[in-house]
Amino acid sequence: MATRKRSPRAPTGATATATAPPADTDAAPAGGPAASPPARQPITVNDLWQMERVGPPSLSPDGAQAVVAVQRFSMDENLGRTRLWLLSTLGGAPRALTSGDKDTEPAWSPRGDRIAFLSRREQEGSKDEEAQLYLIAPDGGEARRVTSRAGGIEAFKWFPDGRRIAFIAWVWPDERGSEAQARRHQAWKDRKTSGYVTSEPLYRFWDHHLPQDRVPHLHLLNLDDGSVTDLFEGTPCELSRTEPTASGFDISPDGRRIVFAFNPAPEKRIDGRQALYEIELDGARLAGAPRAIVQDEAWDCHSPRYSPAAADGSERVAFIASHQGIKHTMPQQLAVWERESGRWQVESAAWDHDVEAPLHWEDDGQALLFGAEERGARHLWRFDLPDQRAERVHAGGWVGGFDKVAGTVALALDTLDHPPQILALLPGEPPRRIEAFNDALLARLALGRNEVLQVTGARGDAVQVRLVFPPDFDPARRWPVVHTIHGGPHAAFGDNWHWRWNHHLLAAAGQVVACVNYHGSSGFGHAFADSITHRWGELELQDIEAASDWLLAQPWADPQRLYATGGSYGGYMVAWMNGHVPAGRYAAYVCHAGCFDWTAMFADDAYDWYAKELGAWYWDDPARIAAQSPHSRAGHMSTPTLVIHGALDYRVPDAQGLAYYNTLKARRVDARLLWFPDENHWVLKPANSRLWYEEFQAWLSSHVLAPAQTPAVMVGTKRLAATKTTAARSRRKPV
Ligand SMILES: CSCC[C@H](NC=O)C(=O)N[C@@H](CC(C)C)C(=O)N[C@@H](Cc1ccccc1)C(=O)O
Repeated sequence: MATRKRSPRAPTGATATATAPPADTDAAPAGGPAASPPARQPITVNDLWQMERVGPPSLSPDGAQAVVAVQRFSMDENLGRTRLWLLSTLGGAPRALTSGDKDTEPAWSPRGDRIAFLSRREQEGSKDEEAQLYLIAPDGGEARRVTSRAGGIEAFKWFPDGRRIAFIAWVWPDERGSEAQARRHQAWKDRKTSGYVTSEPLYRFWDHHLPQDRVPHLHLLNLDDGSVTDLFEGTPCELSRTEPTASGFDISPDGRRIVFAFNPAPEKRIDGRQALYEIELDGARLAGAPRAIVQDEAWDCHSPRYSPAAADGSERVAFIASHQGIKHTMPQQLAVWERESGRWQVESAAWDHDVEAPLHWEDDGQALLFGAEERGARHLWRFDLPDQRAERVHAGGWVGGFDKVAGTVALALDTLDHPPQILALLPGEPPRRIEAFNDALLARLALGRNEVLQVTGARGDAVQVRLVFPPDFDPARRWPVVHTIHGGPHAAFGDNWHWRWNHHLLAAAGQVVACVNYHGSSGFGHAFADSITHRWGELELQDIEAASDWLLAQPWADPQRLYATGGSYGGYMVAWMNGHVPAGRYAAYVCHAGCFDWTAMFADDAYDWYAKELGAWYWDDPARIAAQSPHSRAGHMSTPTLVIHGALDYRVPDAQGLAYYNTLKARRVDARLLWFPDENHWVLKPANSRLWYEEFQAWLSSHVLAPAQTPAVMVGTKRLAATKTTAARSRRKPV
C-alpha cells in the first residue's frame, strides 16, 4: 500500500547505562544425569520479556559472518540493553562483539576491516547525548567514536570504497558549515522557552515532534581525515522528515553518485509524493546541482538502489513506485530507471503484491530480492527482470531484514511459534539457523498449535482466519474465544511473532485466539485491500461476525465467553462493534489506542489521509464521516469495555480513548481505563507491558455472559431474531 508503515524510533523501551549481562546466560539449569527434563510450561509475560530480540543481519564481504544487534530486557530494571553479536554462516559459534548498552544498526564495511554502528556511549571523557557513529574491528578491541555531532546521527551507509560513510543528520537549512550548526544547536538547547512553533502541515510524527526548523540532510564523512561535508547545503534537497532512514538513498558502485528520494513540493505533507534525485560528487564536493531522474507528480517513488557495476558500463536504479495519482491504495510496485535512455518503467505491474523495501540487486543485475506479504506470510522473493516473474527465495513465516553477499543470504525470520531468528541460505543447502539465542527458553515452553481456515465473509469472499489454541486444548471442553483484531487496516496478523499482541501468551490464559484477516488486510491482493475504501467498518464487521458465527458453531466454543479485542484500527473496530453489534453477543471488548471519532482524529499526525480513506473531508460531508465513526453510535453502546491508551500516541491521540471511556461512563456502561503517560501507540516498556497483559486478561476473565443472554447472530449488518440463531450458525462452514 502506498501508506507506508510508520517508522517510530527504535521501539526499545527504556535503556540503561549499566553493563549488560552476557547474552548467552539463557542456558537450561544443569541437571544430574538421571534427571528427566522438566515439563514444559505455558508461556508467561516474564518469559516473553526474557527473550532476546535479534535485529536484521549485515554480512561480511565474504559472506562468512553476519553482525546483528541483540536486545535483552530486564523486567526488574524496566529497561533494555542492545549489543552486537557476530554469527558465523559456516557453522562457528556466535560471539559477542560489543559490550555497550545501546549499540544498534551495525553495517559491515565493504572492505571487511571494520563494522560501523550507532551508539550512545560514555567514552574518552565525553558522554553522547544523541546517537553517534562508531567503528569497531570485527575481531574486537575498542570501538572508536567517529562523529561528535550535536543532534546526533539518524542513519548511515558505507561508500563502496570502505573509506567514506554517508550519514543523515538534521540541520538548520539556513546555516552554513558544521560550526554554525553546532552554535545553533547550543542556542536551541540553552533556550528558556518550551513552546514549539511551526507553520508546517507536518510537525509531529508517531510520538515525537519533528526537530523545529530543521530538515534531514545527507552528509559525507571521510574516515581518513575525519572531515564532514553537508551534501545538501545550499540546495532545497532533504530526505524524508518522517522516515530519515538508509532506505531513502543509495551510493553508486563507483562512489561518484548518490540517488535519493525527495519530495520537491515546498510544503511537506505525510502523503507527499517523492521523486528520485541524483547528485554527483567531485571528491567530497558536489559537482553541479542535484537533478531529478524520476519525477512524476502522479507517482510516489522511494527506496532507490543502483544496479551493480556492469561490464558495458550501463547503469540502472531500481525503486518502489506507487501510482498515488490514481488512488491512495495503489500498490507499491517494483520499477527500474535506465541511465542510458533516462526512462523508467514499472516491472511488477502484473504481480498483485506490495513490494517492500529494502531492494537488493542480484550480482548479475538481472533480478532483485525483496520481502512481500502473501496470505498471512512474508516471503523473501527474487524478481526476475527479463521475465518479470517473482519466485520465492524463502517461503513461510515472516521475513524481516536480510542481506546477500558472495552468494550467501542471511535473513531474520519469525513465525507465530518463534521470535526472530537468523537463518543462512547457502547455495544448494537448506536454510540453517546460525544462532540459538532463545532456544533454551523456548525449550521449556509449551506452545499450543495454530491453524488457518477460511470463512465466507462479506460479499461472499473467502476470508482467512488463524486460530491459536491453548497448549492444553481439549476439544471435549468449552473454551473462551477472543478475537484479536489487527490494525492498519492494511496490515495482517499472519505467521509472525508479536511482542505486543503475543498470541501464544493470550492463548496460555486458557482461551482460543482468533485472528481474522478481514477485507482491507494486506497480502491478499489490491482489490481485497481497497474493498473497504470509503466504507470503513462495514465489510470488516461482516468478516469478524462470520468468523464468530463459525467459532460459536464449534462444540468447544463457550458462547458465554466470546470477546473482541484490537489495537489502533483494531481498536476502531471494537468501538464500531460496540455500536453495531447487539448486546449479549460479546461478553467484553478491549480497545487499545482505538479511533473513536473521525472528526476529532484530525488532531493526529496522519490527518491528511482520512479524506482519502473515508471519502470526504469532514467539513464537506459530515454525514459521511459520521456514518463511519464509532462515536455516532454511542447511544447503542452497552458492552463492557477496557479502554487502553498512551499519552505519547500521536497516531491516535489519547483524547480518542478518553472520549470513548468517558462516553461509556456517562452511559453507565461497565468500563475501565488503562492510561500510560509515557507510552506511545504501542506499549513498549517491560513493566507497562506486564500491566497491559494483566489488565487485558483480568478484564476478559471477569466478564462472562449470563446463560439467559441468548447470543444474537449478525448477518451482514442486520440482526437476526434469536429464533434463527441455530440455523444461521449452521450455514457458516469453514471453506
Ligand atoms: C490512514 S493513515 C494509517 C497509517 C498507518 N497504517 C499502516 O498500517 C497506521 O498507523 N494505522 C493505524 C490506524 C489509523 C490511525 C487509522 C493502525 O492501525 N496502526 C496499527 C498497524 C500498524 C502496524 C505497523 C505499523 C503501522 C501501523 C498499529 O499501530 O498496530
